[in-house]
Amino acid sequence: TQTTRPQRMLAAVQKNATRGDPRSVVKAIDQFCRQKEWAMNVGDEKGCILDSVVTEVNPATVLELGTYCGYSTVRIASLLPPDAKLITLEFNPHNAAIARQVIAWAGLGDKIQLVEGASGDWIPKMKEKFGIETFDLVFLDHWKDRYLPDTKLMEECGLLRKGSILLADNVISPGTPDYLEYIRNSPRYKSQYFRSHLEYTKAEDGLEKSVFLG
Ligand SMILES: CCNc1ncnc2c1ncn2[C@@H]1O[C@H](/C=C/CNC(=O)c2cc(-c3ccc(F)cc3)cc(O)c2O)[C@@H](O)[C@H]1O
Ligand SMILES: [Mg+2]
Repeated sequence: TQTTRPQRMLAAVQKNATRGDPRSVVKAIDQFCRQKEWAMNVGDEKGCILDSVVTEVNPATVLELGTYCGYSTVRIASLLPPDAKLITLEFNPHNAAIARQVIAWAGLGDKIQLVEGASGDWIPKMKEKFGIETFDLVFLDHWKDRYLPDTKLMEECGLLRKGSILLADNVISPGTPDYLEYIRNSPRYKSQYFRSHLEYTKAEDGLEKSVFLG
């Protein structure tokens, strides 16, 4: 029977990466996507920008919207301080199942909480279910038309504090026009565009980093 792309990506991790070595998992996925099949991971070029933001923020609490196969989840978690917590939301059960195995292979299960469900349902429950007050860093990489509504929802739920950082993938390709318009014109955010390329291609894409001003 036909395998899925996430299944083939996981097989590449299990074949080429070292158990317990997150960077080898990241490398194995990037190699798979460059040599075998393109997939919508943030990738190695934008991944370096992601790494620098994570290192600079040094967050105690991180929320990721859209786990997919766990590439950016592993990439972020590998840079977190010891007691930090990363919560990642994924509503496709098949993708969640693959991501759990990628995260396990990287040995990062104790830093990452993968929640199977939709961001709209779970953002309002973050405080009661996970004892989260506010997030220091949010990585947005799910459906592009959900970045804006979910950002407004996080504001309404009081999950952002003065200094919280939002980092959004794909603001050029596929693009998130309504989110960019909002975040760049809102007096409550200070934004910065990091120009890069769409993962594994020469097309333009970039990350938008926004600081919530409270
Ligand atoms: C309903 C909204 N809430 C959600 N809550 C939880 N998980 C969600 C949600 N949305 C989507 N997801 C999950 O996130 C993932 C979706 C990511 C969407 N990403 C993209 O479409 C994307 C697409 C491209 C792209 C760019 C150029 C192309 F020509 C083709 C594709 C590049 C990227 O980097 C991308 O991130 C899936 O695993 C999906 O199940
Ligand atoms: Mg993306």
